[in-house]
Amino acid sequence: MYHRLRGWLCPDVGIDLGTANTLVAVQGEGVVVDEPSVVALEKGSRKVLGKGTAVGKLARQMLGRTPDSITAVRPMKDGVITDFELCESMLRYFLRKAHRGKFGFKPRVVIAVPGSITPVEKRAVFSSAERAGAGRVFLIEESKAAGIGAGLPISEPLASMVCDIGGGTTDVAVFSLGEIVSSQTVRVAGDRMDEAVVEYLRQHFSLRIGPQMAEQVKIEVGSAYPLMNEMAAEVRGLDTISSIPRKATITSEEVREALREPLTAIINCCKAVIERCDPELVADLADTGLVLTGGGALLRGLDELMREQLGIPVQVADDPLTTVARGTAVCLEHLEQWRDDLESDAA
Ligand SMILES: Nc1ncnc2c1ncn2[C@@H]1O[C@H](COP(=O)(O)OP(=O)(O)OP(=O)(O)O)[C@@H](O)[C@H]1O
Repeated sequence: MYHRLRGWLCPDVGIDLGTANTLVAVQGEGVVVDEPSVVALEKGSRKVLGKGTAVGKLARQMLGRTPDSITAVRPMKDGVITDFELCESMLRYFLRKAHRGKFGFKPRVVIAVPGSITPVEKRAVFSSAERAGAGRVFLIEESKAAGIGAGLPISEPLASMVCDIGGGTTDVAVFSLGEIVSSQTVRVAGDRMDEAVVEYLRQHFSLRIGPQMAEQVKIEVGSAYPLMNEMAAEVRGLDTISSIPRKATITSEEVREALREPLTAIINCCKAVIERCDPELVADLADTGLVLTGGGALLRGLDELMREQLGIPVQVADDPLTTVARGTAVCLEHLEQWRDDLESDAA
């Protein structure tokens, strides 16, 4: 009765605090906020524009295109907070947008974080969330939230595996009986793929492009495996020799070549996680396979490349960009039973 009343007065909140995107799920309502992790500031003052509302979609449009008086920044890098104060402003805005806590109650919040974060980085997450208006804060590993969100049978006596490729980190884990039995996080994911495209164009086309353009090219024509119909995209940037703006055409084969290094790092991470499993669990994985989540899972042909390289079935989760947030939402439904297994700020 108490829990039901509490849920009505002040629903619990789940957050996928991502390098590229932040998603907020509310108990009983699902994902209600899905916005880029970007904040726009008045240069010099560190004041968030629009009385604290130039956050998310609005701020992202300003990234790389701001006049001198405005700057748009991402407060997270490689899955961790790099600008504590801005992360707090961003979380405050998203929490207010998502939450309808009544009578001044502060919601309990479950936040998904990469498996590799240090105790100091965890402390930064706890403090940012609390200062932004959260009540009790619990942390869940991103890979576990991804496994739950993808509907994997993680509590069964059977191995299941997830590879969550976000903007800053790739989290890989194998689960059995509700526990993570083998896992690894690498700070190689979507952002590193964008950097690889920037570097390829600089080296092979003498063209300097920004990370937004690189991401656009990756999404438009990027692939991990040969395509039935190869594609091409137009890129615009600055000629590094003549210093004048210029256009060029890059093919999907060339983008694939550019992405080879970060993709190899991600596949090696999966191999290392499988190698550390007991033979019985490896035998299970040959049947159950691997589920890809996170925005990186949308790269064309990544499932085919991984199937070929890992020798196990590989599947892309439904709506991979929201899997972790949906996992935190499931967690909220079981918070009373699971709270002792989650790391909390009162520990
Ligand atoms: N169609 C697509 N093809 C390839 N990559 C994509 C596609 N759509 C989105 N992405 C990439 O997915 C990444 C964002 O994914 P996601 O929102 O899961 O990350 P995040 O949760 O913010 O990051 P992290 O978990 O590392 O903190 C970005 O790098 C984006 O470029």
